[in-house]
Amino acid sequence: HVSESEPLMRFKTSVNITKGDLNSWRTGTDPCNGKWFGIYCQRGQTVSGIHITKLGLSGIIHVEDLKDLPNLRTIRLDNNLLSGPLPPFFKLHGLRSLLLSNNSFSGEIAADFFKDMLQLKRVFLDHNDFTGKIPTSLMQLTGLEELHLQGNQFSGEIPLLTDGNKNLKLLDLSNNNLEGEIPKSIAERNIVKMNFQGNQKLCGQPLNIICDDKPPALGKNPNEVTGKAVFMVILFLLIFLILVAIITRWKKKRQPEFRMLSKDHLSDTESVEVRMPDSVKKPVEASKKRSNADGSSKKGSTHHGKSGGGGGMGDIIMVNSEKGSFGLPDLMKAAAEVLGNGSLGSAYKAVMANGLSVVVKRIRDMNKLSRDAFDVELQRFGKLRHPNVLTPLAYHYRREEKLVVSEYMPKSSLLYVLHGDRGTFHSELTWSTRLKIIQGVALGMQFLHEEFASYELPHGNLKSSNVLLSETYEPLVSDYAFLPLLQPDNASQALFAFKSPEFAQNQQVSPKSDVYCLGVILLEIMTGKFPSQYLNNGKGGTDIIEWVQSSVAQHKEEELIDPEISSNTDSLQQMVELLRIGAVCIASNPDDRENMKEIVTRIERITI
Ligand SMILES: Nc1ncnc2c1ncn2[C@@H]1O[C@H](COP(=O)(O)OP(=O)(O)OP(=O)(O)O)[C@@H](O)[C@H]1O
Repeated sequence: HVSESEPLMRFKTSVNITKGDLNSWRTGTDPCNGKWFGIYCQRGQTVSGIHITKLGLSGIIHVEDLKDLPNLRTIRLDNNLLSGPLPPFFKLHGLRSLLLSNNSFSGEIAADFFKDMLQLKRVFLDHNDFTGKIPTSLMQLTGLEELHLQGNQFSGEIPLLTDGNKNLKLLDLSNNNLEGEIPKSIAERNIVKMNFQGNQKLCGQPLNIICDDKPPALGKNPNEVTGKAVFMVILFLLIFLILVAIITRWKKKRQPEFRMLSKDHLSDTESVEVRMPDSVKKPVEASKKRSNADGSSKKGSTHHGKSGGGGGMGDIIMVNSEKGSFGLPDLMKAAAEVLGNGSLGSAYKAVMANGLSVVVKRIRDMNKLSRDAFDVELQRFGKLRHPNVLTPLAYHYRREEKLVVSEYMPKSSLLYVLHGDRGTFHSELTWSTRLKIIQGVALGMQFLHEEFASYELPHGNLKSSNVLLSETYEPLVSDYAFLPLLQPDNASQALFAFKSPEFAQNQQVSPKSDVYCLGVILLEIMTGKFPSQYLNNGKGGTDIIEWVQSSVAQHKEEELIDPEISSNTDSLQQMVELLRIGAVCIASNPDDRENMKEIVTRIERITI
């Protein structure tokens, strides 16, 4: 694939760089040899991504050149100095992600600009100077998942979102000059995060601003019009109430006690079938009978069930029955709640009647393995037993998405406890609790490194949202060893280990990348700061790496300690030692990091 170096070299010569360089791009060498800065490759063979951020990039992007990279999926040129109209990226029909945040692009974007970019999933045009209307073709993309247009000067009304789009999870249109009513096609859609703030003339339900009624038709008596309107409203209300009453009675007849776990919550097209808990067999017998009577009595899957013969119903395969095996009726009766939407998919909590609360994690695009191979991996996860590792309970396999079910942890994640609601939990994070969490995470990681010693990344996605806390603040590491399950492109987008310096510099990851992630968590806990490294746009949070490296180099470790624990003067020495261990973990060169075992031994030695 040396031939792919040519379009990239042409790209290089057409742009200017003021902070850094692209000297690692050399004519005649393979862009996938791991040495080309900012070049990502699919299976190490063909260029799939260009990530050039924060290099003071300006000049002209000749999109024609990039057309010669047939597998290019991601263009990431955010935080640069690019300006002028949006280059004709519409020529790249295979693009999945276009990230151009924080540049100075300007002017209007043609309404049909995106009409041929049918693969687009993530569009970041935020914090530029775009004007004119939001292109209608953008809202017509059925695969669009994330759209950031905030901080521009887009005006006019928001175009309708196509009904065909079932994937939009994040929509940020804040701080523009948009006006009129937010279309119902958007307001009523189940979009996990929406932001419309900072648009003076925008109204509608998501903003809690009622749109002014249109004035009554000319020539008509306003009283007459109002009277008619009131009559119509009452009529509609009556019809609506009657319909609701009929539907409720009908539903009660069919499913006397089911509170359906909304299909949407688990899968777009299928329900999920699972088994009854052994531990609650007796009380559950009754519910089994009830479900038989309802005609919804499909048998639970066996441990090794494959397609399950469920007539379109997928199986839940139990991989760990320590908490009992649960059944479809249990999940159906459970109250469901969205917990969040991470880089791999979304998570829901379901509290079952027997008291067991589970988290159903819906993971998109985990398509690397066949059903059998996936089963082998998950069965293996299900056998893991360590006090600091969360063992999944069950999974569900469909081609398009996978569900992984785990026990719900009452205190939620370390991320939430550290940065979420400071009032409630943060004050409980005393020095001794923090040390216990760090040591627990370290032991969990050591266990995973032993269990998955042959894996390129034994964990791969260690970050504070994947450290869950028990009632007593015992940490449990979750979402581990996913790399073999993911397509390389998805892995490098979704897993935190791919944010390590070695991946940015030469597209390589190793078990030492997990050590880097452990360092970030350790430093996050000790400083109490949210690491900007967790964010994709680098905006917000604290650049914990830079801060720690410079403070440690100047022997000013104490200034790093979260003021909420630094008053604990008896332990300052131990805290400083921990920070130094963290600094070793985040060394830019993986060879300068100790391995997991050595790091854990050092962390274990710290006592209060
Ligand atoms: N077993 C669990 N118990 C309690 N809360 C959980 C559990 N699993 C996940 N959560 C919560 O749900 C949120 C969303 O989880 P999810 O794993 O989908 O996203 P993430 O960790 O932010 O990103 P990623 O997809 O990269 O793992 C987490 O921040 C966490 O607070």
